[in-house]
Amino acid sequence: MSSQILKLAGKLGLSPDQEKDFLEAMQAGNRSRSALVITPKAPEDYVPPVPSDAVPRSWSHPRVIVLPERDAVAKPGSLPDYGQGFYYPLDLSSVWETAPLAHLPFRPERCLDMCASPGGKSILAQARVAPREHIANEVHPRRLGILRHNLLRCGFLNLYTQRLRPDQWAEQAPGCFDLILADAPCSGQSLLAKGIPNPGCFHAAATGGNAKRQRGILLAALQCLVPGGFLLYTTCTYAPEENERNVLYLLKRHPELETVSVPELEPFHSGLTEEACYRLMPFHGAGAGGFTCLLHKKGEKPPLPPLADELLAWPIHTMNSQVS
Ligand SMILES: C[S@@+](CC[C@H](N)C(=O)[O-])C[C@H]1O[C@@H](n2cnc3c(N)ncnc32)[C@H](O)[C@@H]1O
Repeated sequence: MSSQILKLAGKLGLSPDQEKDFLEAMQAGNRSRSALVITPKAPEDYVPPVPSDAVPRSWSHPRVIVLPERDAVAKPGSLPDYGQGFYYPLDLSSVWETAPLAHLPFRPERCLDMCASPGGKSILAQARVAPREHIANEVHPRRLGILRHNLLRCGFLNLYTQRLRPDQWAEQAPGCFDLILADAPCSGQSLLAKGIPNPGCFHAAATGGNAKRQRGILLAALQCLVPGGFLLYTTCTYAPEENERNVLYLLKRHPELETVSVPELEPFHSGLTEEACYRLMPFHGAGAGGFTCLLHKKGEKPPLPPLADELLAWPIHTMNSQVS
């Protein structure tokens, strides 16, 4: 066990037993947990041809099917129904991370997924709150292609994609969104709990560099958010500087922000702050882990300003309807 993991474990606000469980999980490297989101392409009452685990999870969603723990047999990504786009497979952590969306007091008029590829959070947002207009943005050209392919395959034809940097969004669409998803690039420490090597992910240069980039993304996202709107901040890493500390940084700088409590996530409340910040750890049995916090920009929501036409230039429905 590396000394860096041991050092990190001591910084996460865990009890001694949890710390032991965390270290065990990191060593085992087998804590991914698959889930499927049933898509609009699926026939009515569709049941995927995989075993499912019916344990109730108050933070999940009826359109999500959870696979049994460490199921080595079901390979949902290799079945014909996957090609048909009837479901989108992802780690259960992503489902958990989007649970706060159940507490939005309105159906979003317009959603921006700032860091969208390969598409899991956008697909979950569609299932959970069905924003009327929804732009899935990805800065990386190759990843943008993957995102568009996934959205098309799964039948999310009502979405648009874009490839602007967060600062370009802030300049071109201030106050234009009432829901923003910032599933930010991070040091990805939870990959280790899945058994995927991620050299350097505990190094201060990696966590510090990511924290800085995340703050840039979050500050730009805030400029795009209308008063009364919501920003969901999520990562798949454990480092406090990329999670709670970024939230506290925003709250200090932006008194118009508040965190939103999510009662069904209380068992996951971060031990590092009183704010409504939640941590999924690899010993919780719901995937490799992650962080989630829903921020509300206080104020009465005015009508959203119109978006420039060029921001809506890439609707999914204009792509060829056949994707192999
Ligand atoms: C954690 S992944 C997003 C996963 C996606 N939300 C999902 O659920 O499938 C982060 C994404 O942010 C993109 N990214 C990298 N640097 C960025 C930046 N400076 N601003 C915005 N997005 C960035 C990456 O290319 C990557 O696709």
